[in-house]
Amino acid sequence: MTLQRVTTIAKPPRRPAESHKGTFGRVLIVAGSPGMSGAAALAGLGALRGGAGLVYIATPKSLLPIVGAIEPSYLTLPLSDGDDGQLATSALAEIEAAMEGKNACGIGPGLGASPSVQKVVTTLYRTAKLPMLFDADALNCLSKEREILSSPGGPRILTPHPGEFARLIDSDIKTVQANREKLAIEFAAENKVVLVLKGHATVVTDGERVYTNTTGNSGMATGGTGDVLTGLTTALLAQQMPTFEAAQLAVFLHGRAGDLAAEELSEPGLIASDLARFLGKAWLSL
Ligand SMILES: NC(=O)C1=CN([C@@H]2O[C@H](COP(=O)(O)OP(=O)(O)OC[C@H]3O[C@@H](n4cnc5c(N)ncnc54)[C@H](O)[C@@H]3O)[C@@H](O)[C@H]2O)[C@@H](O)CC1
Ligand SMILES: Nc1ncnc2c1ncn2[C@@H]1O[C@H](COP(=O)(O)OP(=O)(O)O)[C@@H](O)[C@H]1O
Ligand SMILES: [Mg+2]
Repeated sequence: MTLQRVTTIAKPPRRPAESHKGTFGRVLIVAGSPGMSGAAALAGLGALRGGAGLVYIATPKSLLPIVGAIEPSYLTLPLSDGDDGQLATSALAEIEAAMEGKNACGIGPGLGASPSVQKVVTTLYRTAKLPMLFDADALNCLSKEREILSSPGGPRILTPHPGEFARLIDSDIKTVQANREKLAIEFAAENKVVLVLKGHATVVTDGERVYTNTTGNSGMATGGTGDVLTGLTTALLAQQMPTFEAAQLAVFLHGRAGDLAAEELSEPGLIASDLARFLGKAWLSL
């Protein structure tokens, strides 16, 4: 099969004048654990600024007041948690119920990787029909059960940074960075997923097409920027964009937001929540 190099950015979802919040998709974010409530909030902010009609953050119930207090524009759903504050196994059925009526789900930022989180994440990967994005701790869970990677239950986007990708393919960061495009394409083709290998010049591929991102800067090397990308990409999925196109547009917009933010705030002065705020200007720049 010949590899197609994509250089044009996918068309954003249409915004018809006669529309309402139901038009632009319902996003479910599953994220957070004690000490990482910010990851859930940043993903929620990314989804809101990605144009989603409604954003729901499902998070361990002890975190609900914290996550809810960060931003009033998203909704929160409590999930059963264990003594460690991470998801309990019973959260699986709660997430499955929450998926009803949603258009896409992003899972992973700040979730932790306890055995019960592992069970929840791997079951959803295999069985959920909804388009899903797996990031951060959800990827670490998948790394422990590599045999299921090639059996996704529905459309899937995986968004590892080089450290997470090295765990996924049982390699090391040096090898990953020396062979970014090749390893990303092989992984996507083998598992029939879209792989977003993050970092400078993020690679987006479905195994047949590959896009190398041109936006972004080292100001984005700060905690939480990937969580914003999780929300943004899931919002585009929820607006009916196909997986490759959603990932490509999200990566481009996310980097553009970083560039516009750095113009005003400097690279060192940029923090993850700025990315969400500058997504508005990034949309305007398309
Ligand atoms: N505010 C919050 O609550 C935040 C929570 N976070 C969560 O913290 C948990 C741990 O995630 P981390 O990603 O920090 O930890 P990891 O241990 O998975 O990865 C960090 C390491 O990966 C390597 N790496 C990452 N990007 C690289 C690149 N571009 N090139 C080369 N090496 C690279 C580096 O060795 C780096 O130290 C996750 O659940 C994550 O979602 C983070 O997202 C930060 C913000
Ligand atoms: N030097 C850089 N140039 C461009 N983009 C970068 C750079 N460093 C990080 N990024 C981007 O910032 C995001 C970091 O994501 P991630 O590593 O998951 O962070 P976190 O888990 O802290 O949210 C990715 O989208 C990545 O591509
Ligand atoms: Mg991350």
